[in-house]
Amino acid sequence: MITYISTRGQAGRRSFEDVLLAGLAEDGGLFVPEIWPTFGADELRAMRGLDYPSLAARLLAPFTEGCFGHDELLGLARKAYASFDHAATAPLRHLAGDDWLLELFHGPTLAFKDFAMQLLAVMFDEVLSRRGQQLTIVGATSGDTGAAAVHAFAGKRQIRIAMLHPEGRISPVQRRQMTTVRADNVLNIALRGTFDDCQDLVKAMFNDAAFRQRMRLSAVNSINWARVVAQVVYYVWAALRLGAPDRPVAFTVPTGNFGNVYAGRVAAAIGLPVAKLVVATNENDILARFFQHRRYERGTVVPTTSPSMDIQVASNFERLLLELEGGDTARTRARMQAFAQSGAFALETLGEVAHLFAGGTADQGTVAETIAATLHATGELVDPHTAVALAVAVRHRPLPGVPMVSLATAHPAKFPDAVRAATGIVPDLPARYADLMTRPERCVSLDNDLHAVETAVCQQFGAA
Ligand SMILES: Cc1ncc(COP(=O)(O)O)c(C=O)c1O
Ligand SMILES: N[C@@H](CCOP(=O)(O)O)C(=O)O
Repeated sequence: MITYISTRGQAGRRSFEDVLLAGLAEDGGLFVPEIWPTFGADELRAMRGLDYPSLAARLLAPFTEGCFGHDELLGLARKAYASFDHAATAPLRHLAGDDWLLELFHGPTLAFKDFAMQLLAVMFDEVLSRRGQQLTIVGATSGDTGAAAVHAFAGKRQIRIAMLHPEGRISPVQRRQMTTVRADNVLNIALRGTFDDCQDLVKAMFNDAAFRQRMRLSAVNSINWARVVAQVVYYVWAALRLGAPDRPVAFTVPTGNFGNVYAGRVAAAIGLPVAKLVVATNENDILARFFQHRRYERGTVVPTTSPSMDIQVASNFERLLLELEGGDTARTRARMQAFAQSGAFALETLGEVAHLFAGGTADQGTVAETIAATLHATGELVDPHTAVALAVAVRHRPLPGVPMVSLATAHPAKFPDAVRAATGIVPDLPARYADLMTRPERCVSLDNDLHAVETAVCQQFGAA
């Protein structure tokens, strides 16, 4: 059975069930599996005909062993993906030549986050029912994680959820997808700060041992391993359709918190032939700079037309850092502690993953041009995050014949202002959101202050 350790090495060996419920490790690190399960070429070939939930169950089985049996997992995956409004769940569109688009926005809240969040919600339900427990999810969002989480957990008896977003820095559609949900187990907090401030506060709540215990905290950001592993599935899904394992496939991933592209790294680690993972950022380019120059250096957050990626400190980078440090948790811990003080470090080499990753940036002007050019050339109306990926992908095409899949992470209707400015078209929201902009909102506005946030969470929910 696969066991999990913390990137900082001080949380012991843990089961999937522990990791699912804990979210962040008690030593402040992130959980990772001690070993990678691997799928051979024959096993991957045999997965080609599976539908999306069956593929998810096959791939997740070794990671979740001891918590869910295969049939149980399949049942949960069927339930999770039943609410997606495209028969293919994650349709793959051909753009031109070797260029493809993987549409990940057909879930209930129109962004790729629904893939993991819908599955997490049914997993939490199952495990908490078995244990007869309640818990409190605290999360940080630059728009899409929060919408997906609030939708997935609203009204659940055993879960309360407090979601922090940076006030005025997410799109009105994203905000309203959270704040118009009427459920007593949901608390929306608009924080006077950036997404990085929200994420720091979430980690600070976890590091406050008394609060963590009293509220029984859990996480659904991609600091939770279950989020990452659920996102591995669509990489395999897309690659199998393009000839894997008999042909390598490259991916360009619009990146902020490094969860999505790190799931691509996991897909490669478990046996998928991945030719390249291109890390595409907007002007908040700490990750692109790292893969270009091996220097990780925090900058100031700049607001852009792709607000969900307005992030400087990417939490999942710590998982890759452990690999780059040769699996040495003490060095990883020291590196992260030093980074918290100095805001920068440099590595001599990227070792074995050097050939896998590349990084690139697209600024807002390029994003607008790409949205317009993509519409003109292919008829596809893409959102600004997807456009970041498409703009960067053209600079990193691998060898001819190797498909390049750009991940379409959100529906264009979530960002109507940027799409209209680029094309003159206002994309329609699906009918279920027809009255979204007139529904009443529920949200509290708070300073960037741990005590204020913890007090608001306690007042709303009481102890768990
Ligand atoms: C639409 C969209 N694209 C891309 C990203 C970046 O993904 P990640 O944070 O996993 O790097 C996000 C936020 O996470 C997002 O909401
Ligand atoms: N862009 C994200 C930021 C949080 O990312 P996560 O994958 O760690 O949950 C968002 O939309 O909230």
